[in-house]
Amino acid sequence: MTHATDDRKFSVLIAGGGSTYTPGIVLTLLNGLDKFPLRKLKFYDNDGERQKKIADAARILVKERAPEIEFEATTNPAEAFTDVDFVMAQIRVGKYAMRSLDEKIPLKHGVVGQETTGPGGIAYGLRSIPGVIELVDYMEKYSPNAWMLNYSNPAAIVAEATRRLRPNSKIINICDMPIGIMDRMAKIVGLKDRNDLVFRYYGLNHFGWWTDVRDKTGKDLMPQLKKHVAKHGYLVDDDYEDGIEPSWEETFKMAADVYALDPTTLPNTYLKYYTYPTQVVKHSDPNYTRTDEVEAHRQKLVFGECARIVENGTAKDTGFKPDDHSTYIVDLCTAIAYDTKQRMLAIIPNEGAISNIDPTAMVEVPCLFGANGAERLAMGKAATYQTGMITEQNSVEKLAVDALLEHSYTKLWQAFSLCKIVPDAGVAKDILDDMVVANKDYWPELN
Ligand SMILES: NC(=O)c1ccc[n+]([C@@H]2O[C@H](COP(=O)([O-])OP(=O)(O)OC[C@H]3O[C@@H](n4cnc5c(N)ncnc54)[C@H](O)[C@@H]3O)[C@@H](O)[C@H]2O)c1
Ligand SMILES: O=P(O)(O)OC[C@H]1O[C@H](O[C@H]2[C@H](O)[C@@H](O)[C@@H](O)O[C@@H]2CO)[C@H](O)[C@@H](O)[C@@H]1O
Ligand SMILES: [Mn+2]
Repeated sequence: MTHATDDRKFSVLIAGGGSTYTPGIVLTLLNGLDKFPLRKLKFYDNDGERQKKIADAARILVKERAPEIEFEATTNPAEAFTDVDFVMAQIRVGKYAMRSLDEKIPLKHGVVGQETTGPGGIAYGLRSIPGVIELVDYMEKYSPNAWMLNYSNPAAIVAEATRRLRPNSKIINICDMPIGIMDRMAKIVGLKDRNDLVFRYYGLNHFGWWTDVRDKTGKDLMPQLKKHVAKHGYLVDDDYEDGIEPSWEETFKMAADVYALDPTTLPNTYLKYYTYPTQVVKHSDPNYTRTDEVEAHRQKLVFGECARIVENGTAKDTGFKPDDHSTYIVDLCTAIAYDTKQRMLAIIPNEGAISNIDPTAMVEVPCLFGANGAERLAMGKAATYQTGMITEQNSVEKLAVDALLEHSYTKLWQAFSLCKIVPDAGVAKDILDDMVVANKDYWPELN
């Protein structure tokens, strides 16, 4: 990455300042000031108490490492969104309490319970869309020239909603999953990181395939990667040295089974939910799901470390580190700020990028990032298997957005029942009826 080429300094807002991912982003921003200089860093959240715990630690970090940067944490949209160049959005509408129900309700009916997949993902989508649209509107009101990079999940459904509801807004929906996997690919072939790879990838969010991976000399890395993935999935030696949570270990390992289904490509890990739902359900505990793990591990670690920093009054010895999630979003902002045309993935209207797929689908493909945002690259034709998978899932995502906009029970039932992981319309209805009750404070009344 090049160094900053002029004397501009940027103002960044993290929306969802109370997110467990916020400290990693702050660390990455502070480590990268030579490439992406800051004049202001602000946090915004609608839960001031949760955000304060992260913000009090971040304030110490900023004061120690870059006291010239103005730092502010607020729950006031006007204060937050005024004088901002980039918004990094990562909100979770309904927080972990609702994520837990997204996972547990389907499992109670014998169906995969997952944050962004199937009924759980759709339920989360209907909560998330109004929250993200509100952020976009605040940005356009108070800082109309700003860009928003949005991580808030379920990114596929949120992206379909922003395409329809705010087609001209400067929001780019993104995901760290293929990014994390490409860092793993780099390790497998002995390269430094994902930026050493030149790749072709296409699909929907959490639902895509690599068709080509090379190094910068043009050497084809697919044979070596396929050999590794067939045996170990995307697990790498570091996982055992650094320690990996059991559920992620399982997910990275299962890429071997997903790969076996189409050995011409390399798969995104979350395809496991669609291709092996029976096995996933068998390995799930309906009383202790991923949310319980996150609350016991990531949330506890992050909030514990923030409390320690605040108690000691210093962050000089902090264990917070940049990671793939934080480096990716900062790289994207840098590419837009300096018009670098760096090639990175985004979730973007298809418009021919995958030539035989609905032009209005929100697809995930490599783009060139520059001052005008993301310019998609053509990935050619999806193969027959991928065309079938994408076409069905694209309809599920579109029906979910239709249901929210039209307040339609039937469209939501169609979305649930069309979803590959739900066995039939009866089970879909049982899950939906439980979800309607659980989401009564978030969803509109459905007719
Ligand atoms: N796209 C990706 O690849 C990717 C990767 C990681 C995380 N995520 C997403 O990032 C988000 C944050 O994840 P987390 O686990 O850190 O969650 P978290 O619950 O720790 O943080 C989310 C924060 O959002 C706040 N919030 C909720 N609704 C809001 C609203 N309407 N306005 C302002 N703030 C609001 C909450 O108070 C909370 O502090 C989630 O949506 C998660 O799914 C996406
Ligand atoms: O279950 P969680 O909350 O730990 O994670 C759900 C998110 O999983 C993906 O992000 C991973 C990423 O793939 C991995 O490389 C590493 O960075 O950890 C991330 C999560 O901790 C996914 O892309 C997100 O959309 C999910 O929210
Ligand atoms: Mn993701």
